[in-house]
Amino acid sequence: MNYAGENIIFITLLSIVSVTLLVFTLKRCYRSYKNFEKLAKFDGPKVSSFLLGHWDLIAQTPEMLHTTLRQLAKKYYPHYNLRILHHSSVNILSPEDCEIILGTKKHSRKSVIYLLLLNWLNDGLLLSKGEKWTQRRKILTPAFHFSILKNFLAIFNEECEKIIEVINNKSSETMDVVALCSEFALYAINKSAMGHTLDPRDKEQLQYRDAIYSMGDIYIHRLARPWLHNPLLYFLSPTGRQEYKFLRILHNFTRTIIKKRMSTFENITEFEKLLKEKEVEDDEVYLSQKKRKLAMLDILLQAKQDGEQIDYEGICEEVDTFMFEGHDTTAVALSFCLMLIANHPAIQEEIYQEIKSVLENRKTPTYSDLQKMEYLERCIKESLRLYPSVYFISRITDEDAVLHSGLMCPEGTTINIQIFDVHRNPEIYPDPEKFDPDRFLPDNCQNRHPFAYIPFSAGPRNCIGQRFAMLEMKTLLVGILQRFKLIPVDTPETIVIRVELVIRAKNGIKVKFIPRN
Ligand code: HEM
Repeated sequence: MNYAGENIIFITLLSIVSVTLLVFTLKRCYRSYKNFEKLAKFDGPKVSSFLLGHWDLIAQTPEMLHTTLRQLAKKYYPHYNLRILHHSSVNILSPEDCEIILGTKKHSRKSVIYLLLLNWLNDGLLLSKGEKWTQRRKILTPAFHFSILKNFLAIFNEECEKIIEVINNKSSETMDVVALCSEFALYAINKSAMGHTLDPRDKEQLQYRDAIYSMGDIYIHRLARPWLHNPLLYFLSPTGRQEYKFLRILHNFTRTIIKKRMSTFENITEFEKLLKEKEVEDDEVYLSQKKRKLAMLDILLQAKQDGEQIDYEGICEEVDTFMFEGHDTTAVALSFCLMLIANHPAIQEEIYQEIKSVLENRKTPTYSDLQKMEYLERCIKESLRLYPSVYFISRITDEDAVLHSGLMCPEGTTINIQIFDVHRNPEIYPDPEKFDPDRFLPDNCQNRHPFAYIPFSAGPRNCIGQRFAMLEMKTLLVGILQRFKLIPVDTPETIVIRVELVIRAKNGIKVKFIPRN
């Protein structure tokens, strides 16, 4: 065939692809505009132009976007609609509406917003749906049973000691707690859930953490640009190519962990097998450093071996999901909590007294010690109310859903649940900006709507790692607070919040640590 013939074939193919793409896009736009028409009865800000919708509101810096979202929540409670080009959504703010959407399996499908994470997390537990999600959740749930968590406490205590050493070496200096907490959480999830000990000399883990931050920026950039939601256009864009670079870092890191664990998995001990089957009552046994720890990754490897419909790729997507969900969320929550405690000396003293009275002269808490620290738990809960790491989540209605106001979201509507604003509702939390752990005294929350507090989401697709996270957070806080007095450097007023995959403080969170005698 000559060049002219080849060119004709190429041009014909290109035209067919372009026309198909155009028809597909126009059809989607038409469907979305129809959907938006149906949502017109929902209140919301005025669109700046018919074509762009509220694009100008969303395409801002992550700091400004945070401020805008909070203003919209105040102005349009209990819900408002937003449209970016052809893509519209209803944003809900009241516990009643959260219950309608989250309290049922009917609307458990994740929205298009999550597809932006697909290249990274693939079809892991966070993104998967239907039968696959049900089956994976069933396989993974035992990995978070309290008898397994007890087993992890020794690891959390070990990792906590390393952080104490870092602080000791720099005590009385101002430190960025975000870096500290991120290191703690990454080591803890690796050693516990993955059964893998990170080598502090490996620079891959730093690259991994940096790549997660970069993915946060990329996510917000792409979110505000619906044309980049198209995988092909995204792949061809500079941001898409940048993401590809970060994905290689993220995936190489987790693949190395999986391969290392696979090579030793055959050597799983009888003790570990026993732990899988049997709840062990004595929590001191878990404090023994000689015992090997049961890893969540082992459960996946075992499921693969048992032919439970999980293959190597399936394991990779779960490890990517758990490494991200199980490290960054907790690190963020811990950092904000340390800042709040530093800024409230009376509350800090009360936590210190509780730790002293439970531990007496011991330094290392057992599982049951941590269960007794109710005041500390209330402080963590209140901190997660004010700074929920996962500040919003999103769903698609699987059928028409009537909200508390009587307005209807037709099947296929994207619903954004603005957790940050649900938690700052002054009707439910008077003086909502105030850090007041007593809001979580049993008497004070018994009449509260169950969906008024949802840092771990709620309903069938709630956070599988919430007890893991609470245990991990308590361990680090006990370790730090019994040895250091926290002095505030940053305050809730000085930090600048930005929204990414999780909320972050733009310039980190600084705290000073003074050793206690
Ligand atoms: C303070 C720490 C944490 C917070 C605030 C948090 C919050 C959340 C929230 C809000 C969701 C729902 C997401 C959605 O519906 O889109 C979620 C889901 C999830 N979380 Fe967490 N999380 C935390 C810690 C953890 C930890 C430690 C792990 C694992 C070790 C974990 C693993 C997961 C997974 C796998 C899901 C998806 C569950 C599913 O869809 O079945 N999270 N988390």
